[in-house]
Amino acid sequence: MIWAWDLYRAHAWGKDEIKPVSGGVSSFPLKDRHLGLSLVEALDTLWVMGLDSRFQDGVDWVKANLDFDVDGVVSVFETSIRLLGGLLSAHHACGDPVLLAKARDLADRLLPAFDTPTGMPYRKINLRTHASSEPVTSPADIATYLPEWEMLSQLTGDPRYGRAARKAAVAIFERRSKLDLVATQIDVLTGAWRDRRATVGSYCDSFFEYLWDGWQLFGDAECKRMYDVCTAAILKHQQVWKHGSLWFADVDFETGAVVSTEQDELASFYGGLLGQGGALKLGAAYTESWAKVQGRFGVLPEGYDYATAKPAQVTNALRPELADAAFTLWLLDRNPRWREIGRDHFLAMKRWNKARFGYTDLADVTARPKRQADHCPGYWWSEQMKYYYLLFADTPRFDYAHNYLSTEGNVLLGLRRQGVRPEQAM
Ligand SMILES: O=C1NC[C@H](CO)[C@@H](O)[C@@H]1O
Ligand SMILES: [Ca+2]
Repeated sequence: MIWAWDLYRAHAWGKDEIKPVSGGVSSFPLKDRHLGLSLVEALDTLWVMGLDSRFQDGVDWVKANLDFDVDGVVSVFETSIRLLGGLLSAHHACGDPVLLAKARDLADRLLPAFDTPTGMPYRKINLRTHASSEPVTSPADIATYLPEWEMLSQLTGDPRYGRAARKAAVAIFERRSKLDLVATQIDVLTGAWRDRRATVGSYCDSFFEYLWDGWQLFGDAECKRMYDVCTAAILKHQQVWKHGSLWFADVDFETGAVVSTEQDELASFYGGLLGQGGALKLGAAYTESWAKVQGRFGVLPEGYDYATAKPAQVTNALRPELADAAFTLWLLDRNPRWREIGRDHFLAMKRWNKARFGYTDLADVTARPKRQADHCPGYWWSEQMKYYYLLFADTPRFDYAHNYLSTEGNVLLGLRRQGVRPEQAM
């Protein structure tokens, strides 16, 4: 982390993303404007590692430079989980009120997107004008807010944020099918579904995750009930066992007919969520299914077809989900198997994704040798590097018994502000 951070400091300071092969930069979520995305995403990771001078260097940059008053359009979901979440976790680490003020300023720029007849937000918004766009969007884009936004409401005393986030999640749940399934696209103005595919992967994944999290973080029993209803339907209609491995088929949300055997890598987080929600055996089995795929290809392809046992997409986007599931399961039962999976994920990353200026996506995991792309996504700084570290470091800075990490790996509960020797980290 020190090596990658110092290269970012030298070549991409204050930019959204470093290009690890060429040493260039890329912007996200704005087009051609930078908000210091990787820096904000890295802050709580630096802190848990005891990299205090680097943490402070990043906080100082945020306080002096981060300004969301930009006439530019962003994804409400991506901006919330990455930048709002990153500011809240950094605030949780050090308590600096400027970080909370910037988090609130950002939420005030995203909140107008929720002003729709259904309470479900548009997919995009202009940070300065609040002009909202793209009313056809997904359950994940609509309902991945409650932990960050209710936490912001509690920290500021302003209930608007948590209220909007919860209303959006309920609005999706209330439009589930007779089979208690949801699909991937819905019109937030009319409430009409625009698609029929039910999946535990991208577009729906964190909708389920944040229903559970509303219960885990705030004791919201209604969230738990909604989670239980959705999970029972998934286990009933999407559960598939193939050659002894557990998969979750994509199905038609009204008939339950299988529509695809392709799994996107993002679905591999789901074993951790199943474990948290009380289905530990199934969660472990699903995580093992993905660990086998990692063992076959070295790193996980972006898509895998369990029917053909072949990659559905040969790229690798330096994603954290399998490490996320391993860390989540390890927090639940301390089974050393999960550390093995985390270790394999880490060693594979070091072997295949390491480039001159940092860690990069891959263009083809099946090529010999694997072909690198040239992009380091912001989530890498917030997620897998933190999961690997916490899996093995047993740091006094983290409460391993009572904690909460968001879908972007932001620690919103469980950081302990007690010293460890600074610069002590991997
Ligand atoms: O929930 C998420 N989905 C996609 C990214 C990681 O693959 C990341 O932004 C986050 O974990
Ligand atoms: Ca996630």
